[in-house]
Amino acid sequence: MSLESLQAENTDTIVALATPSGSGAIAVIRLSGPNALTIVNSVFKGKDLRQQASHTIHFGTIRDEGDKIIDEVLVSLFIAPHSYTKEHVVEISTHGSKYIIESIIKLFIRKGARAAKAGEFTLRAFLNGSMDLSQAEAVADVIASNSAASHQVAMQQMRGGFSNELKQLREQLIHFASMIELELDFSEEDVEFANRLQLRDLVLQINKVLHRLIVSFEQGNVLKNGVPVVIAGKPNVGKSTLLNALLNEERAIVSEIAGTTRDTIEDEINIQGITFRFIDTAGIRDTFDIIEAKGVERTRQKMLQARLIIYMVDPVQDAFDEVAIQVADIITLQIPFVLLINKKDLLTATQLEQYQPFNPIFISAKNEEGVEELKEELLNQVSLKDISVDDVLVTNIRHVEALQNTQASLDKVLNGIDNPITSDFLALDIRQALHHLGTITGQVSTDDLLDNIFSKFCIGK
Ligand SMILES: Nc1nc2c(c(=O)[nH]1)N(C=O)[C@@H](CNc1ccc(C(=O)N[C@@H](CCC(=O)O)C(=O)O)cc1)CN2
Ligand SMILES: Nc1nc2c(ncn2[C@@H]2O[C@H](COP(=O)(O)OP(=O)(O)OP(=O)(O)O)[C@@H](O)[C@H]2O)c(=O)[nH]1
Repeated sequence: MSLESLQAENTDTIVALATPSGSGAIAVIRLSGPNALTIVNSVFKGKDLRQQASHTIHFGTIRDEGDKIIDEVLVSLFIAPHSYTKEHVVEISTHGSKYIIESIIKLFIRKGARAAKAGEFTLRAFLNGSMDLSQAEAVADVIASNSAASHQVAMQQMRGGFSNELKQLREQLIHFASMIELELDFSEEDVEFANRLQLRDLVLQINKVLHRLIVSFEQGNVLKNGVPVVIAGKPNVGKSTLLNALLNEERAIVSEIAGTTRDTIEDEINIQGITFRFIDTAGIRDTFDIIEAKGVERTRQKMLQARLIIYMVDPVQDAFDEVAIQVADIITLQIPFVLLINKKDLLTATQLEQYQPFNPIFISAKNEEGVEELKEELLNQVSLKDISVDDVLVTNIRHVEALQNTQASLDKVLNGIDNPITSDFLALDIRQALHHLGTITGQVSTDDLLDNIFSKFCIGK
């Protein structure tokens, strides 16, 4: 698909179901394109839709070629350019029967519409300038959001996020690139239109913004995708009981996937709007010595991939020295961990006291004691507390990579200023930075990139 063919396809009128497939109370079928109004009008009995104002709703019937009523419907009109896609958009609310939906969509296709591809409405919104690429990507994130945190970051990006800031900086950089390119035309005369000190300041300023955004990904990613937490510990220390205690309180079981090859259970819970994905590893037998053995390699891998490890100990089963060895082993993994001493109900205060140096949390999973403290600690560990709701966070790996590439090009620019290189090379490096920066907002894009992004959307979006 070339950009030209993208634009050409843009002249088609597309149709898709906008609501989930299956039956429901009401279904919404959406059309976008130059013929949306005439196509719907040709099968609609009611007011002449072509004479109606934008953003109005009309009651009537949809009839097939034999004048048979398929359904009583409501039709909403969005007259170009006042719509999501900036084209004519018509939405038909029908009774949510699969038969009705299918009949009406087929009717529209016979009347000249074509079935929309995944993400095609939003692709058009992007191509027609309603939103930039990072905002379009965020539309998919908004749809997928399943917690207050993932919703917040997606919504913020959809509404502009860092787009404007990046666009402004890019404009300023473009200015310098043109000035330097102008110098090339006067190369004989040794003039400098672009003040190197000002350029240097700008590059430093941009790098500062890039750095802030790149660093924000760690937290942005956590907010968007949840925090993977591995619960590890020997058999019978109380891992399942803990998981239940965490889940019961929240009643927020999102998924329960039993691992295929192993006994790995995953469950999500929501703590203060943040999703934590617990991965219960039923793997560590005997002691941690075995962690080097092949059999527990997978558990080790899981632990190494975790953002956080909850390491659980049963102090009745294991003596203090044994616990100390396990803690030492965990430390070597160099992953943040929380040490849980479970079954505190079975120990005296004096017995518990000796574990203090490890800075553990004492709990009784069975009696649901200490669970709140654990949640508090989990939130602390991902250090999300100091993020304000207005902070702009990067949540998309594609964006991070583009930001890093931009930074690398700008470092070359800085180098070129400090160790003067000829204007043509300097201009080249700036253009390279502009290119990478432009891929984020889509000011620079290729068909493959767009295809890659929008094909992951749902049909009808
Ligand atoms: N029924 C329905 N609900 C929806 C959408 C939709 O397309 N249809 N949306 C998307 O899928 C989202 C809303 N996005 C939209 C964005 C702009 C316009 C629109 O009509 N814009 C006009 C008028 C603006 C105004 O009156 O202020 C414009 O931009 O000119 C509509 C929906 C979520 N809900
Ligand atoms: N007294 C006491 N018993 C507990 C506590 N937590 C768990 N248990 C008991 O410890 C036993 C093991 O608990 P599980 O939750 O099945 O332990 P597990 O670590 O998931 O065990 P595996 O699934 O074999 O890895 C059960 O009999 C629990 O009732 C606690 O806080 N106090």
